Amino acid sequence: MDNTNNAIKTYDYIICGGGTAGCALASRLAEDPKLSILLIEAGPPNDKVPASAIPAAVSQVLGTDADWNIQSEPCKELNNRKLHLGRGKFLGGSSGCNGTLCIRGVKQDYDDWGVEGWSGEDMFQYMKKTETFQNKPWFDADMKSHGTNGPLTTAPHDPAPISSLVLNSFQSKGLPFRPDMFTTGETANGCGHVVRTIYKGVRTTSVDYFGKEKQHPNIEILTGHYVDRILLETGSDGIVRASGVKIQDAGGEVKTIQARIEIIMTAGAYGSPAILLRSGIGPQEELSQLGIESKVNLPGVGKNLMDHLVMLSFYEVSKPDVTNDHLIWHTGAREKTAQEYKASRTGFFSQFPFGVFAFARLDERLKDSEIWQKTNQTNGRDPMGTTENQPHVEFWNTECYSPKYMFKDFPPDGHYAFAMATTFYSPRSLGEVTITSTNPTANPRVQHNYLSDPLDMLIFSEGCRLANEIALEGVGTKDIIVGSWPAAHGHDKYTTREDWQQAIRQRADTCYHPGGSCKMGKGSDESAVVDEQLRVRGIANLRIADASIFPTLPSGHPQMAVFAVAEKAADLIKGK
Ligand SMILES: Cc1cc2nc3c(=O)[nH]c(=O)nc-3n(C[C@H](O)[C@H](O)[C@H](O)COP(=O)(O)OP(=O)(O)OC[C@H]3O[C@@H](n4cnc5c(N)ncnc54)[C@H](O)[C@@H]3O)c2cc1C
Repeated sequence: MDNTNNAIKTYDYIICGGGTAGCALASRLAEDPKLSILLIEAGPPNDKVPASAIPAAVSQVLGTDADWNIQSEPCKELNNRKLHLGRGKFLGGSSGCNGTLCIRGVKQDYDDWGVEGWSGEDMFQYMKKTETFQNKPWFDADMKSHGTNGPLTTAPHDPAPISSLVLNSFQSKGLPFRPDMFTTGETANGCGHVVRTIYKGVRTTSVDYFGKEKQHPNIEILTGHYVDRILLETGSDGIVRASGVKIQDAGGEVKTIQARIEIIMTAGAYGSPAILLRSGIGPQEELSQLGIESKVNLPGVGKNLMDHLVMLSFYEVSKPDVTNDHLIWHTGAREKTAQEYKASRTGFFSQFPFGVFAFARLDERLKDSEIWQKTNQTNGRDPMGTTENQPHVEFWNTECYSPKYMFKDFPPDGHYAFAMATTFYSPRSLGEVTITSTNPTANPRVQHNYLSDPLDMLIFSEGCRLANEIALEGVGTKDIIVGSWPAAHGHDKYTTREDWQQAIRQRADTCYHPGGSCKMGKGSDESAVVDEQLRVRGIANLRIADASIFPTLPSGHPQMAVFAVAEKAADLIKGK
């Protein structure tokens, strides 16, 4: 990607953040050849982060300079642990270092946003628009739900033997097999396969929107530049307008650039509110404490932050080679696997090592809970506020011991392990993004307040309990599980929610799904930062189009929803 752009000038549109949404939006706006677009990205071009193209090499991106390496504030309900909140810091953003999963949520999630033009049907159409799905002979895809003409190529994941066994366990524990349910968005209880943003062994990312040439004549891409703040002007009509941006490179050189038509923020759920706050757009009192002149008082900026937590519980299995540990952790395996990938883009590194997935509702299992019974239910919804069309939890298996870079107990030769993972949906605990400095290169302060609402802990611990039962009692896995891995974790002996609650406090981690920190809402919603057209309230010519605008988190993994936001933003800007 060309990064030589010394001739700073005025552009029609300036897009701040060259990540998942930013690249997609820039490319769609550039379809009008008369327009000029500047895309600004703090990190380097994606080809300077070669590991980002390799599906199973995320651990070589996270924790490096290509990651924002945000550390959360201490999480009270997680034994005051500080979590590492990884985010891609290069062209393509988090689409270049995520788990590649395309789990779109269910349509009801978006209907619940209650914002005109953003229904489940609308969002699923946009997700379809983003995709070119390449099927495989073994997969029973729901072709009417898939896109065939979009910039982002997706394909099904070839499951390892352990995944087929887990699929059997899911079904024997009451979760029916619906092969492509994570694309159709119509099932809250069942199991199936998950399509990935991987094609022929290479990760597909938002940079693919730029096509094979990776160039667009009317887009300039400025990497290695931080957006410091939005420049605002108040006209004689009293209207505050966004007119340009102040940017800074890593060496501290500052420039300003003007936008003729609009500025769009796509810096992500942590980055976009931080830029607004530095620009004097946010809660007035908070800004004055930081010595920032308040330009527009928007109390919702940085608030309403949500995320999904995940609990990975590993089990040792007795049967050799049903997991993929022999392809990566055992003696000499990594070298062989790396060679295979280099030679033919096949083998362990060509896939993301998560297997099969399930959604479940826990209504029956929660009936004995006092908190569940005592929480008010309104409009036919359960205490979490969900309908019967929305899952409470998601389960999946890893196909080997964790690919996550912070794990240490790699199985030695002759030992094999997989995890059952549990994620809970519709979190009620809200956090916030604030800033502690006006330095654009400084990370924001992120307080997630995970599990501060007791219902979240209830759902999460009950989900983990069910996942354990699926692993230990399900027909596919019950006869091959030796015990927990490492044995000292001892969760194969757990039976109660309380057992799981202490494990969650010790080991639960982020699923890397932050959203909601600049939420979209109706005019009557004072906490909304953008309206249904993604326009920042009280400021002309400024929109936001990334995960920060989610009013609530979809019950899925957010990348497809983020692509849909970018696609819809492009249509809104074009006046469609
Ligand atoms: C490790 C990991 C695993 C994940 N797994 C999955 C998964 O399997 N499936 C799924 O659906 N989702 C997954 N996600 C989440 C998903 O990738 C994100 O929700 C989505 O990519 C967010 O898109 P975005 O455009 O909002 O932000 P990003 O893609 O993060 O883009 C923001 C961009 O803005 C840039 N930026 C930020 N601040 C500034 C600034 N001041 N100046 C200039 N540039 C700036 C950043 O460098 C970045 O490029 C995962 C995320 C991570 C990190």
